[in-house]
Amino acid sequence: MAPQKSTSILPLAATIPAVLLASAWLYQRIHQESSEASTANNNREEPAHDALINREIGITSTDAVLDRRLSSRNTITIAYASTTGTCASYAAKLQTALQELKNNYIIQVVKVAEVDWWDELLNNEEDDSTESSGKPPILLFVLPTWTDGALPPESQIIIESLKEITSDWRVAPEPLRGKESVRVGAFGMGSSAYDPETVGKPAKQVFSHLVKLGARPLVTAKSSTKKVDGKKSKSLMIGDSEVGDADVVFQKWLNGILGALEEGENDVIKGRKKYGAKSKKEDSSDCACKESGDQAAASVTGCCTNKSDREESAGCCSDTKEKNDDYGSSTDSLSDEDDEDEGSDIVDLEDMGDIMNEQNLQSKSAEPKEMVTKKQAKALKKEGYKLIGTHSAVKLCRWTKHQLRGRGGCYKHTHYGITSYQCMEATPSLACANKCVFCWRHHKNPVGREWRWKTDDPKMIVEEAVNMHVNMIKETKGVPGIQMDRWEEAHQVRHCALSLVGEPIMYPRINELLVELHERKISTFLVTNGQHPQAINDLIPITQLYVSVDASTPESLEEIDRPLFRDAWDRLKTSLSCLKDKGQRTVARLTVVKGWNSDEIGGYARLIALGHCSLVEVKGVTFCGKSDASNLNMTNTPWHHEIVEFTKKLMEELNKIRQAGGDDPLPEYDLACEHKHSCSVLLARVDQFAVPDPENPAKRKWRTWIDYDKFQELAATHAADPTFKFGVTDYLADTPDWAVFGSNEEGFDPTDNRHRRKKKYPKYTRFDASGVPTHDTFDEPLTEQEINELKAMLEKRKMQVGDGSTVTEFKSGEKRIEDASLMFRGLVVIR
Ligand SMILES: Cc1cc2nc3c(=O)[nH]c(=O)nc-3n(C[C@H](O)[C@H](O)[C@H](O)COP(=O)(O)O)c2cc1C
Ligand code: SF4
Repeated sequence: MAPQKSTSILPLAATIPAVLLASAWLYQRIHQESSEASTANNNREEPAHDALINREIGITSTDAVLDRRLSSRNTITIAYASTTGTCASYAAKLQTALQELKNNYIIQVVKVAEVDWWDELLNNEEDDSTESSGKPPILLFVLPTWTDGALPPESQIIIESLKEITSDWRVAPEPLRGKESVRVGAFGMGSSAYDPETVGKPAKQVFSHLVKLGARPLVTAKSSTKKVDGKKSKSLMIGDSEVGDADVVFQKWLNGILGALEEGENDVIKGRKKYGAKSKKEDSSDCACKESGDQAAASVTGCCTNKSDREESAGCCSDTKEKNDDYGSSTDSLSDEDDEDEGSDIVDLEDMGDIMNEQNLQSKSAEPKEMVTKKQAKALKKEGYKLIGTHSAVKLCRWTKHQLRGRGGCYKHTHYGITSYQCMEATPSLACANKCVFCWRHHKNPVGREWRWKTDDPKMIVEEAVNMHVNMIKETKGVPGIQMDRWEEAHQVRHCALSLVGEPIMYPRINELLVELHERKISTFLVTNGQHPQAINDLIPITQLYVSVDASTPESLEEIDRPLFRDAWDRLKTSLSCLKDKGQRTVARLTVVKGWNSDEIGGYARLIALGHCSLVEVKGVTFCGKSDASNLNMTNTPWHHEIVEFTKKLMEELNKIRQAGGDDPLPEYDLACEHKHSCSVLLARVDQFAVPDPENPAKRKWRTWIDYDKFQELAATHAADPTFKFGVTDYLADTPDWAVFGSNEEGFDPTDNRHRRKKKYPKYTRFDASGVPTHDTFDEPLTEQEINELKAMLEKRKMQVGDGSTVTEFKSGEKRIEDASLMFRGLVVIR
């Protein structure tokens, strides 16, 4: 894992060009001179300010760099936020006190704004560089309270991340509990002079979210023996500068922390004496605490930490008495802390023991859980998904409507001859094993390495999917421009794209589902992210099998797909190699995100060569146009000519590999089709898809289209007799001239009406000095009411992110600019 970069606030003028190229996290991108000047000035002062604070308070790690994962054993991480230096100073005192303890913990200090909390808390596979056994990680927070009970704007990211993680239905319950049992403590600072209701609110929020996620309060009833003023210490304590008790409360809190660490040391020693020093492997396979019931020793020594087996760990190390003691001893009153969550996100710690008991009971019960809860289902339905059973969904693709209106089909129409208005987009698994930066359902679909949910019947899924899809078609009847002959035909689904969202191949009964589709004479295009090679091997013949290739190096795969599997790169390579033996049409699908994965073209060629894929689809990433909801910005969206250039270079690289020869030489690839409208170019294997043009034998004629009836015939024969084999060349059809690369039509079917875009217009063309739009796309002045509404949105955003501009750089190099005054400028209407 790459070390955390130290940048907290960058001089904007110096960083903007690099940011624009490199970041998929940019919220806003267009800057006017006035705002640039002022924000640059704001930001230039910050590093000096930070350095000053660090020097004055004596934080030894002036960079505040995360050297180790938060989840590394034997590691104490002090995470702090500070604007006027108070909390930074307490963080420094804490650091010194812990260092003086000399208890072999590695102590690191970091600003909360610099941590990618999603990654650090959830992607908590052990860092190769860290110990495989030892004391559980400790996370200590020192956090101030700022306006309205929030953290300073640049640090508010932690609250947002924790809220998202806690409420994200993709995240398994108590993710922090499984492996390392992270211990947590928090000291909050505030002043009741501002608002007594808000004092220490951020610290309380962070603490209670982490406990809800499975972290354990560090100070237990047992360890809280050090007393100040006759009161016990707790894991979470709050100082109030108005009352003037901050130093005393901090000291009390610190004593509790130190007491807990000493207690932990004793437990480790006790544990070692009792069970002898064990290797990690022995610990997990022969669980000492199971035999002895000594939960504390077990959790301290790292026993029961098999993350991939939550049930086992929950069942084994889930001593509720210890948990309840922990929570009982660590809570101040948290009842009124999270008004905006309407009580749904935050659970009082008093209730936490009960909840965890419930969760443990759930995870122990024989019946697997449903993937989608009622609440999540409601949220998904709101976004247009039609949910089927407990883990599947369909959604009407925009190209379906597009072609129903005679405005052209999608690139699959151009490249392979599907009828877009008879194509159903579906998934039998909303879950996947990635968290891709360009995922348009980002943060919503569940994650998991393997299937761990209730499994619905494939017949039911297909039947429901088709019914729901047809109902959605029916609803388009009133849409202006719908061609009624096409609308009638659209009631007959002929194609299914299993690529909506999630990982279809994870569904344990995927083959039965595919058979069901074939029996209905529906062609099958399935897209996998290449994390389940065995499932690829086991897959029955389908019309076209895709593996997404989002990166050409292990490092960029880590950054772009953010996979759950530690061996994701090897899994991808194995998956691609599996394609070689599939027999039917296979596709390597490259989604180009400018500035993220558009380099290293040779690496892509080497990956494609592993599978001798029949086709290579290169497509520019799509930007949905909503800057706040998407991880991507227009800057990351390549133009068609850039995709063409990329594909040509890729072809050159493939040809180099071919020319190098070898035992199993790579076949020749050539540019076959393009669909300009969706920025897509197709490379096809010449040996499989090209024949000499009968009219001009010196020229190639492409056959990338599919004879769907023939495919269904072949699939049915195979279903009746699995020894019957068929291959790519058995169900080819001629590619029409308009679909061929370089045609005048640019891949647009001439039977449809082309609505040409003259250019991409910004949604707003003029803005006032504060960043509020004043003129629309067509340079027409906005009404006063419209301007006022936009002004109110801007004010709201300012309340959230502050007045100035901050650039936060995450470990992966992603950067995020937050500047309320720029919120409308990245908006672009694509027509
Ligand atoms: C502009 C400003 C707003 C504040 N708002 C609050 C508040 O809403 N609630 C609160 O309890 N304390 C509030 N405080 C008090 C701070 O939490 C307190 O001064 C704290 O020690 C600041 O820590 P820091 O200097 O490390 O950032 C505010 C302080 C300032 C300067
Ligand atoms: S694999 Fe697909 S569903 Fe999963 S995160 Fe990536 S884009 Fe989203």
